[in-house]
Amino acid sequence: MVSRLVQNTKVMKHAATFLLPSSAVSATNRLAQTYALVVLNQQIPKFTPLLWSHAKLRICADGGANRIFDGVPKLFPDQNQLNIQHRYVPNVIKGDMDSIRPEVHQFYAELGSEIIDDSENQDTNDLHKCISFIQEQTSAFDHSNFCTLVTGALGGRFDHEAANLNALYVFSDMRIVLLSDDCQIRLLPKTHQHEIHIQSTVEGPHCGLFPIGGPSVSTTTTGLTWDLCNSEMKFGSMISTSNKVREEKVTVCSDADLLWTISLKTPIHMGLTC
Ligand SMILES: Nc1ncnc2c1ncn2[C@@H]1O[C@H](COP(=O)(O)OP(=O)(O)OP(=O)(O)O)[C@@H](O)[C@H]1O
Ligand SMILES: Cc1ncc(C[n+]2csc(CCO)c2C)c(N)n1
Repeated sequence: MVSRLVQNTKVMKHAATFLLPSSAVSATNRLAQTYALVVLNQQIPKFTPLLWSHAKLRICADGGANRIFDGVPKLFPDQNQLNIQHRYVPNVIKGDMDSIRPEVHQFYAELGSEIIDDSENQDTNDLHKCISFIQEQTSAFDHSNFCTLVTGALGGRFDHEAANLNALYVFSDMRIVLLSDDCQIRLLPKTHQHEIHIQSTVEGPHCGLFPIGGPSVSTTTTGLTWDLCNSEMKFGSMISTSNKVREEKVTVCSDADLLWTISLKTPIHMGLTC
C-alpha cells in the first residue's frame, strides 16, 4: 500500500529560500519563488523587511496594519521614523476593521493602500479573508511556485492560533507558510510526497511533524534524527516533536495531511535592510 503510494504520488518540494539574505539568492532563484505577504496583528518578526522587499503583494489583516506602522520603524531605530513609514505601505488592508487605529487607516488610505472592509462577515477571521483575496487575485497563476507567507500567526490568544492553523487546511491547495521569530509551519498534503530542502543558515535543527486534522496510520521520513518508518501518529498517542533535522534534505510520505514545523535561527544572517 505504502510502496504503491510511493510510486504513484507526485513530489512537492519545499525550501525557505525567502529567509535567505538577498546576497545568497540569485536573481533567477528569487524570481522562481513568487510570494504574497500577509501581516497579522501580532509582533512582526525581525526579518519582516526582508520578506516585504521581495513580496509581490503585501496585505495587512486589519490590525496587522498597526504592526507595520509601529513595528517596522522600531527595527530601524537610527533612521527617520516617518520616512520608514512612507516606505512600508501595504497594497491592501483587509478585515473586519475593528482593530486598525483611525490614524493608521487614514495614513495608509492617503498613501494609496486599497482598504477592504469585510465587517459584515463574522464567520471567518481576517487571515481567512486575506487568503481568499489572494486566491481570487492569483487564480490564473501557476500555484506550484506561488506561496503565501504569513507573519504573526503564533503567540497570544490560542483561538487565533487555532484559526490560523485551520487556514492551512481550509486552503490546502495553496502553499501557505506561517511565520514567527521562532519558527515556521506549513501543511504537507497527503496528496504528495514531500522533499524539504533545509536552509541550515536560517532554520533548524529543531522540528516537528504531526497530523492535527485526523490520525496518520503510516508516515515514513528520511533525514531526521528520529525518523519515522511506517509509523502511526495521532493526538492522544505518538506525535513527532523535539525532533531534529540530520540532513540537508528531509523527505516525508504519509497517508494523512501533516503539519511540518521547524525552528528559525536568530536573524543575524537575514539581511535586515530597508
Ligand atoms: N494573539 C494572536 N495570535 C495569533 N494570531 C493573531 C492574534 N491576534 C490576531 N491574530 C491574527 O491577526 C488577524 C487580525 O487581528 P485582529 O486583532 O485585527 O483580528 P480581530 O478581528 O480583532 O479578531 P477577533 O475579533 O477574533 O479578536 C486575526 O484574524 C488573526 O489571524
Ligand atoms: C460557530 C461560530 N463560532 C464563532 C463565530 C464568531 N467568529 C468567527 S470568525 C469571526 C470574525 C473574527 O474577526 C467571528 C466573530 C462564528 N461566526 N461561528
